[in-house]
Amino acid sequence: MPQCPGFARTTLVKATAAGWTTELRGTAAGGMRLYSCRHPVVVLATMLFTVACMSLYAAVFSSCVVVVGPRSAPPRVLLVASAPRPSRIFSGGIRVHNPDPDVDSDADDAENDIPLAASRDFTNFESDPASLRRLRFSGPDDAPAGEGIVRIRQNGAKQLPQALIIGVKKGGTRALLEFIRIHPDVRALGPEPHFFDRHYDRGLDWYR
Ligand SMILES: Nc1ncnc2c1ncn2[C@@H]1O[C@H](COP(=O)(O)OS(=O)(=O)O)[C@@H](OP(=O)(O)O)[C@H]1O
Repeated sequence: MPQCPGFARTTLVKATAAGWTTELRGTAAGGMRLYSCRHPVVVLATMLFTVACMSLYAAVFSSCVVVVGPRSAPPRVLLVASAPRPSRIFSGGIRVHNPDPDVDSDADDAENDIPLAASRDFTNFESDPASLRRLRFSGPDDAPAGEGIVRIRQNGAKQLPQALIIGVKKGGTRALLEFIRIHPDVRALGPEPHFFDRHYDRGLDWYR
């Protein structure tokens, strides 16, 4: 296997004490030849690339990610909290209330109501009375144990959530959701929809 150009007579960097070495193997530009590079810079770049890949993997598959953004803007990552170990992805949707009365009026069609869990009052938080008037209680059919269910009217158009909480089992996603839910302008699902891990085939129309 040929050495990388310019690195043929460079010092090898080996972590032999740990019983491993780091190599970068890739295709040359325009060709299919493999190179074995052990230049310190290449080794460092390889390690950084590996860490970046692992971080990306963790962010996607084994962490709790909150993505929040206004409706008109693409989602932004606000918080990434790693969890103990990857096991199960929990996904929950949060709809951020639009205070514009022209967009979200009380004349909404009841067919567009979505089930939502009642906010837990962790801190004696006094919700905005105007927001509370928007709530209409219904039965505790598919609510988690101990939670009341409210239905909050949506405007006519089905919407995707503006924020997602994704995390592994026992990653603390429920606690995070409950704290975010305290805000009167946040509408959050009660039961976990499991769209991405169980119901993805049903499509976005089901998810909305
Ligand atoms: N802030 C904070 N710090 C440390 N630990 C916390 C925190 N918030 C929640 N928790 C613990 O997270 C566990 C619940 O995680 P989840 O909500 O993801 O559970 S679940 O997988 O959806 O059932 C659950 O752990 P267990 O009590 O061991 O079950 C919670 O106690």
